[in-house]
Amino acid sequence: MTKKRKRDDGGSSLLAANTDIGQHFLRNPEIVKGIVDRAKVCASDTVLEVGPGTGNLTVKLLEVAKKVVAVEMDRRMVREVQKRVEGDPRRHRLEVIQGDVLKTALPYFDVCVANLPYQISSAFLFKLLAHRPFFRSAVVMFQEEFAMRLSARPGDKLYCRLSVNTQLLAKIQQLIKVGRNNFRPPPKVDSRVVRIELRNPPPPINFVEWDGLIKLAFNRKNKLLHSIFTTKAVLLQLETSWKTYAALKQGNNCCEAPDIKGLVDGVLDNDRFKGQRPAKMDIEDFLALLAAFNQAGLHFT
Ligand SMILES: C[S@@+](CC[C@H](N)C(=O)[O-])C[C@H]1O[C@@H](n2cnc3c(N)ncnc32)[C@H](O)[C@@H]1O
Repeated sequence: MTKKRKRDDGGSSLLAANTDIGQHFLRNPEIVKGIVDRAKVCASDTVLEVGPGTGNLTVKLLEVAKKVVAVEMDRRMVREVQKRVEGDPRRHRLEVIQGDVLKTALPYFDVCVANLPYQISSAFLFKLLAHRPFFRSAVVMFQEEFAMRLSARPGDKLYCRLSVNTQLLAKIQQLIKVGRNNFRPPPKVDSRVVRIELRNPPPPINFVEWDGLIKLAFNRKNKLLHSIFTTKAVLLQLETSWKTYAALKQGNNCCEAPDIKGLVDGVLDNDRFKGQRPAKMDIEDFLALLAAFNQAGLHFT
């Protein structure tokens, strides 16, 4: 095997992959090129790369970006990626931060590119979705099922809390399916690369309260919910509130976004609904709730 082939295969063969922290290195240069092409990096862009590993994506990103800031947890990989760009005239455009990306304040970036360690998929995704100022887009590789959940629509088997919350905050586009044999060592499942673009402006809600409602709605085993969550009443309240909010916003009157938790608590406390035969909140009811949000101007597509 030639020296170059070793590099394409994930860097120095002396470095053992630590799969406990998601080390599965891309060994197919075509996939590396496909990811970098789809990231649509401009010559003036700063790219945030999460988990550069042995630098397979990093060296290609340096060919197209003004700057690459890479965050890598494993000190061995930090040394490896730095060694890999030694002698490269573009090495001054690479900054490697050693640390856990979940505990690191994200630097300024225009585009994020990551073959993400799967253990941190959800935590990093929501860190990204909460990141301001706006970045242009993120092109990220996830486990296949996780990626499909991100863009699942009502009625799909994979539609879940993750789908609703992600689509509330971002637009998701499925890009490339990547079979497990494109990695060294191969993971147990296939992967997919997706594009993530933040919605701008972000929806005017308190995300923690919203997520509380979505969590209740998807937790179908929650007896308490089934017995007290009178769907139609909540629906009506929320719809009215969103319509009022949308109308005030259109008229440029400053208005606070509706307090979702307050609304739900208000409905549950309301004497009018006490003792009423409980309505079951099943997935159909929940979809009706989402449809009401759509009608009231909060869109999920
Ligand atoms: C799937 S590998 C990708 C390596 C390389 N980008 C590639 O495509 O060949 C994930 C990388 O993320 C690193 N990593 C794991 N957890 C991390 C964390 N919490 N913060 C930063 N890097 C992490 C691993 O050490 C590993 O290098």
